[in-house]
Amino acid sequence: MSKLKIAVQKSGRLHDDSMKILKEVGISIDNGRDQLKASAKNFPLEVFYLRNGDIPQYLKDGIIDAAIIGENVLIENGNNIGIVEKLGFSSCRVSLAIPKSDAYSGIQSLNGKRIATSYPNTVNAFLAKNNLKAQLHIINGSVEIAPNIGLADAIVDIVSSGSTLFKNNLEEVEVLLQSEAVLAVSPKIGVEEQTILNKLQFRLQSVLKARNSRYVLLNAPNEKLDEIIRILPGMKSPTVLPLAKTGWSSLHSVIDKNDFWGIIDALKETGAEGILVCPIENMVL
Ligand SMILES: Nc1ncnc2c1ncn2[C@@H]1O[C@H](COP(=O)(O)OP(=O)(O)OP(=O)(O)O)[C@@H](O)[C@H]1O
Ligand SMILES: O=P(O)(O)OC[C@H]1O[C@H](OP(=O)(O)OP(=O)(O)O)[C@H](O)[C@@H]1O
Ligand SMILES: [Mg+2]
Repeated sequence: MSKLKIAVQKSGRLHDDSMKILKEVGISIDNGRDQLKASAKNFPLEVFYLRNGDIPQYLKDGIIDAAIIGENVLIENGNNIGIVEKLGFSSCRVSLAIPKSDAYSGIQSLNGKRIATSYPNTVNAFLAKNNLKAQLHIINGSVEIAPNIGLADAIVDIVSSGSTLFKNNLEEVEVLLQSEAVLAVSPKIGVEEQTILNKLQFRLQSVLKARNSRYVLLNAPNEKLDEIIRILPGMKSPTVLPLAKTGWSSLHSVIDKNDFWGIIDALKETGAEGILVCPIENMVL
């Protein structure tokens, strides 16, 4: 029987959350840290632990069928590699930064400058789009040090909290792209492997939807139910159950996590009481 060959970063920023999401979709993997390959016990899946930067080539060549990888790495190296699902972790951006002490007067001021980066294709695409010419210094790490040691006038690197830029007296002046971890697919994936990937994607969607949702329970006087149902639309519509106390009902619904506080404020104003908000493990729609 076929197995889906999926790559996960061996160690680094993506590793733990990648393993966590596979576990949450019910896939159990014997994860010996030193192993470079492991099989799932209860799903037709083989996991390959690889360097994030090497994964696009493996996908292109069809050595692996799918991967959990930073979107920024795919954009840098991965022509022709499709994204199946955005996974909502390892969010960051690839940005251009200059020394804080330098005045920035817009993109044109980058013309002719020296830019240090680990993402030359991304930088070249940005320069071409803006009709700019600059001299690239390609380095593999510690990019933020480059201006301080006189290697470059600017850098392009990953920014998340901004603390690395801050510590190196740099200021973010242009965002080239936004990134998060994604499930990517090889252009050479076989038919049977694609069927397994579809199953995996379905499970991932259920988990991601659940992560972004909350289950709300509350008590309300019956005369307020219509108003509350307008605030809490639910998946189809809210569940309404009578309470032992006459004239009162219990109402259950699912809300988007991002709307949470706005909805709670609106509910309180209607006279809703005993509002409980619970996480959801899985949502099969
Ligand atoms: N500070 C950060 N905050 C959030 N996400 C990040 C951050 N730094 C990197 N990432 C994301 O995690 C991915 C992996 O980063 P990490 O530094 O672990 O590996 P790497 O050194 O780029 O790759 P490799 O596995 O090839 O050694 C990056 O491609 C990016 O998508
Ligand atoms: O904006 P921040 O939250 O400070 O994050 C950005 C930093 O994180 C990454 O480095 P990482 O810590 O992964 O080290 P690495 O360069 O060795 O990969 C990235 O290369 C930046 O240096
Ligand atoms: Mg890093």
